[in-house]
Amino acid sequence: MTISTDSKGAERGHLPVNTRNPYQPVGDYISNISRFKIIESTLREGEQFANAFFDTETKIRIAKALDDFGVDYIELTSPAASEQSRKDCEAICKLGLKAKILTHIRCIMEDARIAVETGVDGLDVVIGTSHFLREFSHGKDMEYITKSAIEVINFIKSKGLEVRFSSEDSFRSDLVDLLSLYRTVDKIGVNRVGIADTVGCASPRQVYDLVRTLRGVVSCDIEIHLHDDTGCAIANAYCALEAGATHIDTSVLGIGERNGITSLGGLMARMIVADREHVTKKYNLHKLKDLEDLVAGAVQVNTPFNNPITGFCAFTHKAGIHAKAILNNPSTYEIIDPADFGMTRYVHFASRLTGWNAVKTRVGQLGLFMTDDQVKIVTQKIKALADV
Ligand SMILES: CC(=O)SCCNC(=O)CCNC(=O)[C@H](O)C(C)(C)COP(=O)(O)OP(=O)(O)OC[C@H]1O[C@@H](n2cnc3c(N)ncnc32)[C@H](O)[C@@H]1OP(=O)(O)O
Ligand SMILES: O=C(O)CCC(=O)C(=O)O
Ligand SMILES: [Mg+2]
Repeated sequence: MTISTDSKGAERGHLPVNTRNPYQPVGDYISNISRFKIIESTLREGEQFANAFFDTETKIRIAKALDDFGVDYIELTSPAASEQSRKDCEAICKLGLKAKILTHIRCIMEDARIAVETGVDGLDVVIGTSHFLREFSHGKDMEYITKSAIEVINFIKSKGLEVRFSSEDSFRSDLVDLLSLYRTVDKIGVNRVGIADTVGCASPRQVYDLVRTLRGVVSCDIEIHLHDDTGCAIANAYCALEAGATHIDTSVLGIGERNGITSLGGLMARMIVADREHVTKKYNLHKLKDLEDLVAGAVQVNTPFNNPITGFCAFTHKAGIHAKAILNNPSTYEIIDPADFGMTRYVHFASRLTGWNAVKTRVGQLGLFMTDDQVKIVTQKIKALADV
């Protein structure tokens, strides 16, 4: 059983919510972090999720919902993947969304030629650079990769489109090879370079180091794509921003290959703590839950119980010690205000872990009058019942 504490009730007589965010960074650190842009890849990386089989109508609904949420870019599956993928790409380009539309292609002219005709604003070009991918995927050496990157990028630029060039499996690639390739594509005027932790092997410190090093080598923007195999995708995204990355790849609920990538909601949770003003102004945070429900329904999964923000217990407080302090001032045990996302908090009172402060609040909410001594007796009764 729970006590619902709407934001008014919870904050009565206590600190207003907007005095939070003690972790707000300062100086260069914040200006860099605040400039981040989202490349939302639910309709590309997300379509690679094992249970994603989007039809055209679903893709359009998701694209519109992402646009309403306020993402900067929407990345779509390669039009070279299938005829329907190509048609869907064209259909989404025609929606006239505020977000820029990108599609994601291999670093070959064949894909680029198809993609530039779809109406997209830009292309995300990728090729694997680790020895795994060079040996077991495309089989090309660095010389060939550099040559085809130059050819494909120049072609896309000649069509007046935005172009990003990314290495796949960047963290298991040779650093000298990688930096030399990025320096080359930066010189020929790529809009962004991308780093990808394709297998989710990177730690936050490794992400920081690679992005920081790259920041000193290229002058264009830096995008990062982070898989979550070791549970670091959100932390790694934040570290990338600290190190100078400008664009973060996300998907709704993190869906993607294997267990996916940095989730849009998780990134919002992380970023609102870093820079609440920017995040609340730029993104339509109240739409997060609907957006997640839409995608969860489309791929037939439940939102995880511990999902940041929208997990069913993300703002539920149970133990008596927590409940008392939360009722006095929510900031005591919450770093994020649920109201920023249109969510509400709940305080449990019907368990053996409850305390008389939680019970007293519930009594008040029910419009009952009880003395403190009576509330304490009731509290002991609840505990005894819970112990049965
Ligand atoms: C890490 C990522 O998520 S990258 C993005 C992954 N996205 C996709 O794979 C999109 C969906 N893919 C598809 O529909 C298909 O794989 C296609 C249409 C792209 C290619 O299909 P096929 O020609 O049948 O090849 P297949 O999928 O078996 O193998 C991949 C091919 O791409 C080549 N390739 C792989 N990566 C790259 C790259 N980044 N740049 C250039 N070529 C590449 C491989 O060498 C291989 O070609 P080959 O068989 O001639 O040697
Ligand atoms: O294009 C990119 O940057 C990333 C491609 C990808 O999905 C990956 O490497 O996991
Ligand atoms: Mg990926």
